[in-house]
Amino acid sequence: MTFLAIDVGNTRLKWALYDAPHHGAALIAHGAEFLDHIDRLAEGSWASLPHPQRMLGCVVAGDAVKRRVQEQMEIWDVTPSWVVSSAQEAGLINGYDHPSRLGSDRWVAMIGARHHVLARGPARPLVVVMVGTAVTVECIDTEGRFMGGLILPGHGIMLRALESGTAGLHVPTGEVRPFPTNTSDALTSGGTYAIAGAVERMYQHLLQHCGQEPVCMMTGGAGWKMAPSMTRPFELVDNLIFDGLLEIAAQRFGG
Ligand SMILES: Nc1ncnc2c1ncn2[C@@H]1O[C@H](COP(=O)(O)OP(=O)(O)O)[C@@H](O)[C@H]1O
Ligand SMILES: CC(C)(COP(=O)(O)O)[C@@H](O)C(=O)NCCC(=O)O
Ligand SMILES: [K+]
Repeated sequence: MTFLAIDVGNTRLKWALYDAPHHGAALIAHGAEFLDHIDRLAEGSWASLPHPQRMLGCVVAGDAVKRRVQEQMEIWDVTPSWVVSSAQEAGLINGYDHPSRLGSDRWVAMIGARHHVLARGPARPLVVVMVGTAVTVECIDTEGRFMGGLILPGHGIMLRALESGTAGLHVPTGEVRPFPTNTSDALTSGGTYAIAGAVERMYQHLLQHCGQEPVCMMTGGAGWKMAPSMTRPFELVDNLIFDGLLEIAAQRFGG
């Protein structure tokens, strides 16, 4: 039973086609498109795919984008199905004040991350960092309860905010340096260490709360840029959202 997983963020749509809706399924094909280009998926990279029989996705880019994606899916006879964050799913408990208001990408990535931890051994507390358009930092305790998380501007948004709010900060991208000595490096390092510092703070909160060293996982399109600048090692996982979607799909579609 072919299964299509879709993750629509505020910058790009990521998709992956598997030969079955559960972990261990073979990846048939995958891709990513900037949101400006998603209207060409049906005649582009989706045209030659085997038809997906089941689909599950998460979308945080708004209803108009969701409709555009569903239009592209009309080449197949598959019902679009989008995850909504709930109070409890796939072993995770949602501590958000209003569980359904939690970004579904955050919820699904946490489910994927928790699955990774449990697949390897005993349960541990978990910090999940997702570096996309925005950056999110989630804390999950040993029992699988999402305690809460941060939302920060991503690199691009931080730089654009500084550029538009000042007269003298229109400079090319710089390098991450411990002691930046030019404007480009100062901006790039500032953004990177703002994220690294916020993540460290959440790590400390969770360590203090649980009394056990948290597992640290990072994902998202810009994760590879952030990982070397963290204050402690973070495991870079390609796409926790697909892992989470596979986990939920296995339960929903009886994979
Ligand atoms: N090859 C790449 N293509 C697109 N974005 C990239 C690439 N490499 C790094 N990025 C960064 O990743 C971010 C997009 O990550 P992504 O996970 O797709 O975000 P979102 O889920 O919010 O759409 C961009 O802000 C960009 O800075
Ligand atoms: C925080 C986000 C903007 C992240 O989006 P992304 O960077 O993945 O495009 C998204 O998860 C969202 O819109 N969340 C809803 C609000 C919340 O989670 O509290
Ligand atoms: K995302």
